[in-house]
Order: sequence, then C-alpha cells, then structure tokens
Amino acid sequence: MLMAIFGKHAVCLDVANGYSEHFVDAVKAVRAAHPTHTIIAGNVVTGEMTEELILAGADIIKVGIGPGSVCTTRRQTGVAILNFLLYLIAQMLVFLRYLTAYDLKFKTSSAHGLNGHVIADGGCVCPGDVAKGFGAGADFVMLGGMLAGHEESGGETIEENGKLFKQFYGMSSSTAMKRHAGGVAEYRASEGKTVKVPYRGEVAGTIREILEVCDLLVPMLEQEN
Ligand SMILES: NC(=O)C1=CN([C@@H]2O[C@H](COP(=O)(O)OP(=O)(O)OC[C@H]3O[C@@H](n4cnc5c(N)ncnc54)[C@H](OP(=O)(O)O)[C@@H]3O)[C@@H](O)[C@H]2O)C=CC1
Ligand SMILES: Nc1nc2c(ncn2[C@@H]2O[C@H](COP(=O)(O)O)[C@@H](O)[C@H]2O)c(=O)[nH]1
Repeated sequence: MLMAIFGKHAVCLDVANGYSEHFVDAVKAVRAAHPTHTIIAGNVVTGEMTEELILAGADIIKVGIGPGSVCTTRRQTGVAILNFLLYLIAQMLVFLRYLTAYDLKFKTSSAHGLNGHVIADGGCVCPGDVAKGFGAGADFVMLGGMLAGHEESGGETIEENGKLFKQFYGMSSSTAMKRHAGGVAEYRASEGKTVKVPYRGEVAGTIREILEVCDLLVPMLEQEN
C-alpha cells in the first residue's frame, strides 16, 4: 500500500515503546543506509518524541501506546492514556504547529525531515473511531481488532458448539513470542493477550462500512478542528 502511495520502498521500525536513545539511533542508522526509503517508526505518544523521530529521519510516526484491543500494557505497566481521542487531538496540535513552523522557516529547503505523517495506531472499535482518527488529523489509521475474525485474517479458525471463531493474538503475547521467538525471554514481560474473535466473513463488508462512515464524518470532524 505504501509503495502505491509514495512510490518508494518502505521499512517499519516498530517497538512497543519508542522512548529510547537507542531507538532514535536505530532510526538514524536506517535513514543513513536507505536515503530514499519511506521510514515508519514508533510507537510514541507525545509531540516531542514525534518531532525527534522525524528529525532522526522517519517519515511516518506510529502513535499509540496502550490502546490496542489485545494490549495488556495498561495492566502491566499501570500507565494509561485516558482518552485516545483527547490525546490524539493534543498530539496533532503539537505536530501541526511544528509542521507550520518548519514550513515557514525552511520553505525552500528540500532536506528530508519534517514533511512527516502520523499513523493513529490502535483503539478503534467501530467505523466512527476511524473517522475520529482522520478527523483529528491522522494521515493513516491502523486497525487490528476491527479487521480480525475475517476470512482473510490470519490466525487459526476454531469451531466451538457449532460457532466459528478466529484466533487473534497481540504481538507481545506469549502466543506471538512462542511462535516467532521461541518463547518469552527470561528478561522480558508479555504485554499482549490472545483472544477468540467471532468469524465475520469476508473483510470487504467491514471495509465498506468504514469507508461509508468516514466519507460522512471526516469532513464534519475536520471542520470542527
Ligand atoms: N502500541 C503498543 O501499545 C504496543 C505494541 N506492541 C506491539 O507488540 C510488538 C512486540 O512487543 P514486545 O515484544 O513486547 O516488545 P518490543 O517491541 O520492545 O520488543 C520486540 C523486539 O524488538 C527488540 N527491541 C526493542 N527495543 C529495542 C531497541 N531499542 N533496540 C533494539 N532492539 C529493540 C527486542 O529485542 P530484545 O529481545 O533483545 O529485547 C525484541 O526482539 C511491538 O513491536 C508492537 O508491535 C507491544 C506493546 C505495546
Ligand atoms: N500492548 C500491545 N499492543 C499491541 C500488541 N499487539 C499489537 N498491539 C498494538 O495494537 C494495535 C492494534 O490495535 P487494535 O485496537 O486495532 O486491535 C497494533 O497496531 C499495535 O500497535 C500487543 O501484544 N500488546
């Protein structure tokens, strides 16, 4: 999809918590090695860190720690953002202010950097939530749970009492760690869970609903903001 949008190769640097110098250095190193790739980096939740990652060379910042449907970060860390939308609006205001400042100051500069984009990642449970993400200024909205349970979704299909379900697991769940890293390492903690999602048929119907609601709501929300 990114190839289609930007016409370039893309690489995603995705860690549970992007607040480390080592992570910023990793973004810088990937930028140095791949000057023309689209770099996605995250996850973070503040304007300052969004700016820092863009300055380090990322093009698209993945925003959202803790809101995911299979996330146990809030329970494990005892830290939470109370309202995804409020947070996102605050985030966007900081981000847009920065972009405007950059635009004024460096209008003629072609340097790679602050021509950044934001992915609102996690927490959407209905089409209106996707619209709220776009309405608050996100360029992309990333969905996990809303796309789980479909014919096209990954995960095993399970039959119980004549009803079909699909398994859906967080990438920090013990299921994921067992499957992809040989188990939960001794020095780590899992921050994700595994759930059964009722089978929902083909994904096209869900996508259509999301698009219809976004067509209706996004222009109104953009006007409000
Ligand atoms: N958005 C959210 O709220 C959250 C999302 N997640 C999702 O689950 C995925 C897996 O999470 P989880 O396994 O708990 O944790 P991490 O994302 O922290 O770790 C995943 C892998 O990345 C490596 N890694 C992490 N930080 C760095 C770093 N600074 N430099 C180099 N390597 C690093 C780890 O290495 P090592 O094994 O050596 O530690 C590990 O192999 C995430 O990538 C994210 O997609 C997880 C939790 C929260
Ligand atoms: N804390 C955790 N977050 C996770 C995990 N696996 C994925 N994720 C994040 O959730 C979103 C999707 O959110 P959803 O509400 O749409 O389902 C995903 O993009 C990741 O950022 C996890 O194991 N723990």
